[in-house]
Amino acid sequence: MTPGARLQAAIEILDQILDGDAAEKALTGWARRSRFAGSKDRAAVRDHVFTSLRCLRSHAALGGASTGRGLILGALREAGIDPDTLFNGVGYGPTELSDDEGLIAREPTSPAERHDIPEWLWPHFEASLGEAAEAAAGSLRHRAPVHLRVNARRSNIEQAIEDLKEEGVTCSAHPASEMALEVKEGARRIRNCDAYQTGVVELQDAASQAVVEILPLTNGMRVLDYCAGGGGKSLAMAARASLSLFAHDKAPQRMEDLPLRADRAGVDLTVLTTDTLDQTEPFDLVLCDAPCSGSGSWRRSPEGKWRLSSEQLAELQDVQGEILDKASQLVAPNGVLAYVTCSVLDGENTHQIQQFMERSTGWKLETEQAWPVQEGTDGFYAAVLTRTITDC
Ligand SMILES: C[S@@+](CC[C@H](N)C(=O)[O-])C[C@H]1O[C@@H](n2cnc3c(N)ncnc32)[C@H](O)[C@@H]1O
Repeated sequence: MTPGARLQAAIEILDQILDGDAAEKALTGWARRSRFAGSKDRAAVRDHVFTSLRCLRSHAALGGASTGRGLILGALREAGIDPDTLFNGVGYGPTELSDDEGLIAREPTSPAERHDIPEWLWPHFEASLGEAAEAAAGSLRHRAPVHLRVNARRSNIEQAIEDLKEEGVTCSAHPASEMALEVKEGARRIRNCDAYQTGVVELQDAASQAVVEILPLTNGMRVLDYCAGGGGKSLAMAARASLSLFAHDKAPQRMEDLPLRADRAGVDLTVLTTDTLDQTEPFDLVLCDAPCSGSGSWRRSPEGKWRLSSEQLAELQDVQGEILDKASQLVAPNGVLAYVTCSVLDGENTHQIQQFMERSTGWKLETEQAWPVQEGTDGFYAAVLTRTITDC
């Protein structure tokens, strides 16, 4: 495909997404219909689409329209590329610009538009991040790096770097966590590598790994991952100590692949349904990796940034409070309750913990830490509390 044809494909896919389709669905549908597209074409089209989704507001302003065509035009203008060189109808590329398209383009105006954050959310974003708000929003406009976690049960950092290099994946250690690698080259090969297929490495953001590092895990503990989802944190916890590990999620289908992943990583764990929790408690540590806005990881899932409404954020905050209340009842005397989100918003982080402490007795806040999105990781928050009452 010519560069112009790739842009035209992105324009059509973006129009479908703007009409309500999920990005992955629109991309898969296009790939199925476009057998002529090679892997490099598919990767380039995907990059164009995701760049547009990350920079939806500013590119729509620069391109003069909230359409696929407007977004791609805006992206070219931001990159300093003369649109006429690609919008010329050559080689299945976008048709020439009309006079109107040149006229209605403008620079983004408000800070929220400039930084590609929904207008209603910008005050929350700024209140939570203060002076770091612009830098964080700026990071969310760019593609996320690819991070791996080296599974201490299977290998070590040096060996994993060497093994991956032999398979064409170049990595270096990431400072955010002791077992984290940043992939410098060959990211698209990872899933086919032996190191991945034999559980030596897992794909996981470095801050997501760092969160697990601050948990006081020791051999023999009974640990519950209360919001286990795909089990990324379960597996990371299992790599740190020999645990009796239990995984639970309100939506059990989200844990479907977990037994297979655990097997690959050499981890024993028990999946629990909600109605068996009562018979299995108490636990020495309960981790709540709570559902959240995902604002710390919007580089990876940029659609979430635009689909979140203030009502949904309020609902999420209610659910987070309920999860803390329920999960805290499963913690043994002197045990640990850990609360984690991949959000940078205070309402989902510090405020949740403050409110939990105000309505509950017998808890001590031991540690609270936030990982800012602009330091090469996703944005994360973690709080570790201990149950000070010794008798339930
Ligand atoms: C942030 S994701 C978990 C990601 C996972 N821990 C990981 O590291 O891969 C949050 C999970 O919480 C689950 N969830 C939502 N509401 C819940 C509730 N009330 N109780 C337990 N789990 C819930 C969701 O189904 C989702 O899988």
